[in-house]
Amino acid sequence: MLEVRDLVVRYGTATALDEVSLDVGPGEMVALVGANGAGKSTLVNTLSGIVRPSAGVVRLDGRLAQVPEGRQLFASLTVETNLRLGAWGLARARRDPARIYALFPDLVALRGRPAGSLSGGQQQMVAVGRALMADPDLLAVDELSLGLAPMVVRDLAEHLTQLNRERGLAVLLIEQETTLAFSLCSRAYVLEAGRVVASGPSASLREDPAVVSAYLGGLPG
Ligand SMILES: Nc1ncnc2c1ncn2[C@@H]1O[C@H](COP(=O)(O)OP(=O)(O)OP(=O)(O)O)[C@@H](O)[C@H]1O
Repeated sequence: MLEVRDLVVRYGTATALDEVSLDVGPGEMVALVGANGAGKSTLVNTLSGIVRPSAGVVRLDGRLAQVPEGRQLFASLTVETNLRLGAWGLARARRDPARIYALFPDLVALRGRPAGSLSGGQQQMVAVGRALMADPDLLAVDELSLGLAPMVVRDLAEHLTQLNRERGLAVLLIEQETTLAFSLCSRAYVLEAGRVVASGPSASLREDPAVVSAYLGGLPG
């Protein structure tokens, strides 16, 4: 579904991604973990075409939608308008957000509210809903958990797992919360200073001493 080969991204003289390769298969949930500045957002932004690589190849078979870091909602526009913007350019019949309200019933009562007036968790729900409006085959979620209470994160994570299980949605989860990423995704890549330093089944990475000491607070997950 997604094949990234030897991707190199430079900002001026700084190298943000250095020959990064990764794959996401159809219906797979894959995590990309790493500390601040490791290059995670650069990778997602390259997939969606916001950032241009200096070298390497991105092959995507299907439609990609992105939940950007920090949600990037239009704060003064309503929840409903934000959702509709996710289907911008699609056929009229696909622009009805009813399917998103079915998935996130909490949003029904909020549909007329400016997105900027919602809580962080509600805003993240809108951001996920807006991305789903594009009917993606692959959803790239940049920092699902950022700034949210654990209970809210669990709820959002459950929605993603359900979409994956029931509709075969492939997910690339970009996360600093390594424990969360490993528990949701069967496979993961660890990015450090623009390079993939470890990858494989999450169950194996949880036992890898280097990963445990750097990303799991020294405790096996
Ligand atoms: N527009 C830019 N111009 C110059 N350097 C940039 C730009 N965007 C990112 N960088 C640099 O590229 C490197 C990777 O940044 P990136 O935002 O991809 O990391 P990240 O893993 O997503 O970090 P975070 O978790 O903090 O968002 C960092 O050193 C960052 O300072």
